[in-house]
Amino acid sequence: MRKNIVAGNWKMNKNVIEAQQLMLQLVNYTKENASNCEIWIAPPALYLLMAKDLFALNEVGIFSQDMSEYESGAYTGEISAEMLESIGATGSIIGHSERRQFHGETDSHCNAKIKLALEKGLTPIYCNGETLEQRKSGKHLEVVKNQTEVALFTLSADEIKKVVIAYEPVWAIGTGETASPEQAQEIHAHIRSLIAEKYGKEVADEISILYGGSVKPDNAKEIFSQPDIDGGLIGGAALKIEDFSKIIEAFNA
Ligand SMILES: O=C(CO)COP(=O)(O)O
Repeated sequence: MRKNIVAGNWKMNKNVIEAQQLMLQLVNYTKENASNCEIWIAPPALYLLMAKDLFALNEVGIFSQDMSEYESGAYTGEISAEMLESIGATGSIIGHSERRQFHGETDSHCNAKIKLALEKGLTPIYCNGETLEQRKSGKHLEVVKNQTEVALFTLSADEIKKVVIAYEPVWAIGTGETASPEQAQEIHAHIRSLIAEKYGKEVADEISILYGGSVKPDNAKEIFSQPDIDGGLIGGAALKIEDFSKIIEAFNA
């Protein structure tokens, strides 16, 4: 079901004490403040169990930053969908551009991961987005189309409805440079129309599409107010409760 979501991707930040501190700040924040969006966090995998404990009484979704495309067995360093299910995780980020850039992940890998996640009842946050060169050469719509088709279009209508998409232009991640609300809206509407063409408008309208890339307290409201933008996947600004909470509040009237 389409909903407004603010998700924090902590990436490879914070030692265990710092992670616990930020989680406790968010526990307190969510106890004291009602919000108009779902709040999700993706801490490093090492801290997922701690997150499950600390947020046991809060409605905060707990996500891994990646998961394996394999079911189980001799895959050193990997975390499976089944393991995530077994600790009660909500889902996993899949296909983040940093996984693509540094770990050779492709949309075919993403497709396999998304299917496994769905089989285990996990919510995949599927990330896509173009590089600066691709945007400069005017290929951004085509790149995102191709990514979306390869990663998602083998799914059934019922399956794709359970996927959350995060459009994250690579050139806007961690650079302080944000896509303008209009640039982001253009791609979000494009993704939704591709899904509508393939699965019908009703299905497309049920899917939450988040924007990621230098979302900050001072630009969140304008970005989230675009008709096809249903929230954000937040990197740097998710690491401080003051910033993350202000972004959550961008959904307040
Ligand atoms: O990659 C991101 C979230 O997954 C965005 O990171 P920044 O918000 O730090 O640009």
